[in-house]
Amino acid sequence: MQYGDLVKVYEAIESTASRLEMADILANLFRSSDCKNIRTIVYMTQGNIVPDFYPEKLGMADKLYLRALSMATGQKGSRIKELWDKEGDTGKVTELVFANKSQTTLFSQDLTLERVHTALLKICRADGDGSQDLKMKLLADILHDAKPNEAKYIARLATGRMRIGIAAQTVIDALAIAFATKADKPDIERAFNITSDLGLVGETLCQNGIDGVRGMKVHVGNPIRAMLAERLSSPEELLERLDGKAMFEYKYDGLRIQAHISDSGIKLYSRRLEDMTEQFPDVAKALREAFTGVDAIVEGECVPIDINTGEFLPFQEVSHRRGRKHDLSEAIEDYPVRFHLFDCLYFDGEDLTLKPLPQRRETLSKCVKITPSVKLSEAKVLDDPEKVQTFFMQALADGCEGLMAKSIANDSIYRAGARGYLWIKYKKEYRSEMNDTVDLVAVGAFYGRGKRGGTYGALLMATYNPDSDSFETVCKLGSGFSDVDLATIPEKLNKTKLDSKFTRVNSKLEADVWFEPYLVLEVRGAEITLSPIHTCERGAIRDDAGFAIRFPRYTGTTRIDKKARDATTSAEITDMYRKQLKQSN
Ligand SMILES: Nc1ncnc2c1ncn2[C@@H]1O[C@H](COP(=O)(O)OP(=O)(O)OP(=O)(O)O)[C@@H](O)[C@H]1O
Repeated sequence: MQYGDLVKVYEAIESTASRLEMADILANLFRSSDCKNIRTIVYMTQGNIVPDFYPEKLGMADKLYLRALSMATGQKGSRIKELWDKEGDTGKVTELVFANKSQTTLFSQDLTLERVHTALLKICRADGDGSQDLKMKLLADILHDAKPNEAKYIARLATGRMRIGIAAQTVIDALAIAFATKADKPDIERAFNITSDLGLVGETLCQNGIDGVRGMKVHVGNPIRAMLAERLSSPEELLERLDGKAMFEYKYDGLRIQAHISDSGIKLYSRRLEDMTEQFPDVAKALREAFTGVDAIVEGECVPIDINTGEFLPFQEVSHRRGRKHDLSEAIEDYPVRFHLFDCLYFDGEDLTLKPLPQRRETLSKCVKITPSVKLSEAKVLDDPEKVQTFFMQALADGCEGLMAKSIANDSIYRAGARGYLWIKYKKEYRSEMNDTVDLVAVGAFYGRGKRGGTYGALLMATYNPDSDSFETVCKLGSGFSDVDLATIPEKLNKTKLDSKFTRVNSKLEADVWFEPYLVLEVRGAEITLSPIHTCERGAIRDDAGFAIRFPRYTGTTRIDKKARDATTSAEITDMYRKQLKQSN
């Protein structure tokens, strides 16, 4: 097939705004194409050359592209740079340059679809020394033989900006029109949702018809498109929607990972189907140790942990792993993660996506042993709104965003790629952003681990409540300390060490060491949340909860000018909470 035939279809598609018409145009192309070309057409039409979850990504730097353009057309780099400075768009520059190019030379070769595809694949795979030159030559080679309109689309594809407005859904419509009927669309959709490879679905449909597509199976190594949740905002609504009884799980605030485990290795995919395996070798290793079967696809949330406090860290901490190849081991040590599994989609040869949740959960609990780094999501089957609310508060206290309520009915399948009411998120915000620092008193400490073995890993910090003349706990503080702080602060604290808790300290937590309230540290937090484990202004908003500061960091300032009773008061925390309270969502 000539690349030009595809380009003509793109031009037709871009000249219509009607989705139906787009699908018809594409369907005609599918019908008239050889089955072996369908995959490439599907990928390219969506601006790719492979399925999303493959490592090859288009997105050549504009400068490199422009050098290839100069090489292919013989036009001076300085002239091209001038056009680029004026237009700022590679597609437009390509059109202008090609308008001046002498007609295709005698030595030009056919520009087939396969040739364009192979060249782009090689460009994506080129790595290491000399790869920039190689990429440029490969691209110049196809541009050299391109007509102006073809060159424009090559430019867009190579630089990762295809954007002709064809969504996966339109391709599915077109495939149904070309090779099946409207009524078969759900089967085509399902095949895509369980394989994440629309090219493969198209090819199968062309070769083996709709029966071939119905026979497509969940496959270890092909990510399954994520099931998504709707949202509601009260335990009563959740229970009503889910037949009065449901499985409630902690909603962890981390990175969703789908793990594909087999003899040949473990692959980890993000919610957007990116391959995350290289960034989380520790997770792959932990899973391998915890896994009890032959092969499986499991899903869970990867959450960063503060090794000093044992509490979860902000989700952003995971991003320290991104893009790191060389100093990854340092990032793994500094930002360890824990994997909380919540679903099992495939286990030892059996596709579980069409089984109800209770069965999948049972398989999940059998297919892994619980270890310090691999755990199941906290889950309870509940039918009482009061109990749901208590579980919700407990989830917040443990640093989670709220709860996921999941249907346990017979039809509670894993609906790949769909958002619906089989899963419902409940994250009514009891959180408030913190704009100001607070001055907190150290009333206790917990022993450290790892790098902080032999000293304190975290301090138990409190506010002062003048009404009851007591110190009320508000967070565990383990971040923001320099090496010097780690040497000097314990020394200061140890001077006020007590045998047991100071009488005027109100704490539900049992510290390893207690101090007389004396040392006041300046602390910056991300937000204030309700918490059943801290005692700061307990009862102000809810009877069973006080306030906690989330993600506290020592600013480096010790308030030597303040005595313990000059610390931030509990009432001030209530004020800050009320002023900054986020809208419920
Ligand atoms: N126990 C759990 N079960 C299912 N998902 C969970 C669980 N804990 C955490 N999650 C995460 O919650 C996400 C859904 O909630 P949220 O709305 O916060 O995410 P989003 O990315 O903003 O929206 P969405 O995923 O619904 O488009 C899931 O994609 C998953 O990553």
